[in-house]
Amino acid sequence: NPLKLPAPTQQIIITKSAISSGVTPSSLPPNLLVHSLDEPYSHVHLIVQNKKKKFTQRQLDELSLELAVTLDDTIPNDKSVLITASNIDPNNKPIDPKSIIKKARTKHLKTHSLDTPMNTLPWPSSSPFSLSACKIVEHASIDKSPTDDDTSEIVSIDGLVCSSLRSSLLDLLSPSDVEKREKKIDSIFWKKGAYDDVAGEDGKGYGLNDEMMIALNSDNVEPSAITELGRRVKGYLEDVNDGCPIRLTKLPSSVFGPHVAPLGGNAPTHSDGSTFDWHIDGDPSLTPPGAFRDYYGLYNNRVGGDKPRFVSALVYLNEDWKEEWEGGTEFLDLPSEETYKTRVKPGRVVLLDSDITHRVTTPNKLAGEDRPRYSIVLKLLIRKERKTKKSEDNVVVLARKTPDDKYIGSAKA
Ligand SMILES: O=C(O)CCC(=O)C(=O)O
Ligand SMILES: [Fe+2]
Repeated sequence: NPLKLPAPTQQIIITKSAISSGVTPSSLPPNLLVHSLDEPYSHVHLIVQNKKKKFTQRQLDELSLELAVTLDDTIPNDKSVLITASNIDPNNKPIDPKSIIKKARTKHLKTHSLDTPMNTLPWPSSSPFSLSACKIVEHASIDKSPTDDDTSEIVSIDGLVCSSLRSSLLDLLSPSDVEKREKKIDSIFWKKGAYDDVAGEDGKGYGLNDEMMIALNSDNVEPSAITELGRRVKGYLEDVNDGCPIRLTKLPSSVFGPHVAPLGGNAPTHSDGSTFDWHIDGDPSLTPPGAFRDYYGLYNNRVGGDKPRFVSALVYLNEDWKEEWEGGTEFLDLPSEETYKTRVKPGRVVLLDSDITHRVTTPNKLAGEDRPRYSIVLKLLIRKERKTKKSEDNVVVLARKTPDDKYIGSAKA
């Protein structure tokens, strides 16, 4: 039997609660005392008092749930509330809501794997990787905010994924004959119509079948090539962020639900025609209600600090690719409708803000009707592990600025 949220006259008395700024005291039931904390999220902590007994953790959780339901109508839609409860201290010691909240937040992060770092065990490969072999091919800014300087970014990098890592990554999408897979999709691993660029809608292109997706996304046995890809992206980012440690977290299922996995594969062919839709990979200002939003709230992708940047790492995986075959990834500057396209090269990595509107393009006729252009996508949440005083320095940068940088559409201004 769930506990009912008590009226003030009942034997359980809610003596105190804490809630962040952002939810106005008047929107809460009158039997709660509101304590405003300067925290970036909304949190209510109940301190309950029962004259006869202490509540078990389970009962406290149920009480929190009850309150969550009660508060649902009173909290503005864009706010999420984390609710916790504890017994009043029997010795009447003052309770410090800040420390209770801190503990609850840490537990919440862990329970939902919101900030779990990617594995960084070195790859048992013969070819060691060195950042000095990396070359930034192109760095583009796109989609500038009309109110501030915030723009999304796209960086193409060569040399980060060497040829042995490239082929190991392709093995995860098509562990078949190395020569055959370059020319034609192996329908043992790929299913026509399984490509869903818009979550929940089947596309017409090839997508990995369910077993392949499960193996690719397994955390228990993370494929070592994925670990190595993460390790190299981390090394690259730490380098361009002046040595600041960067935390990489694979997009947890608690952000968009289990149907949006952190890893996916693509294999567009010329015969697919123009079947690929514009989409975004993720945006923290558009997360659905759930554990992620409860913790971070809704926010702009590049606010930095503790709030991770949603970034996708895309790698082109063919062993052979001629530039004139095209098949790059296309990006859309929404305000101007100008587009930008990356160029495909074996092992090229494209880091992109996940909130940019983009789509797969198919290779042209020169590639042949059925030659697939493979890519793997790793969706990440990235943040700095160390804070600096200037808040703009708390945003992870994807590349240093150079005079060669490209500015697309609204980003030109
Ligand atoms: O392979 C590409 O060009 C882009 C893939 C993509 O956007 C995705 O898988 O989300
Ligand atoms: Fe995408």
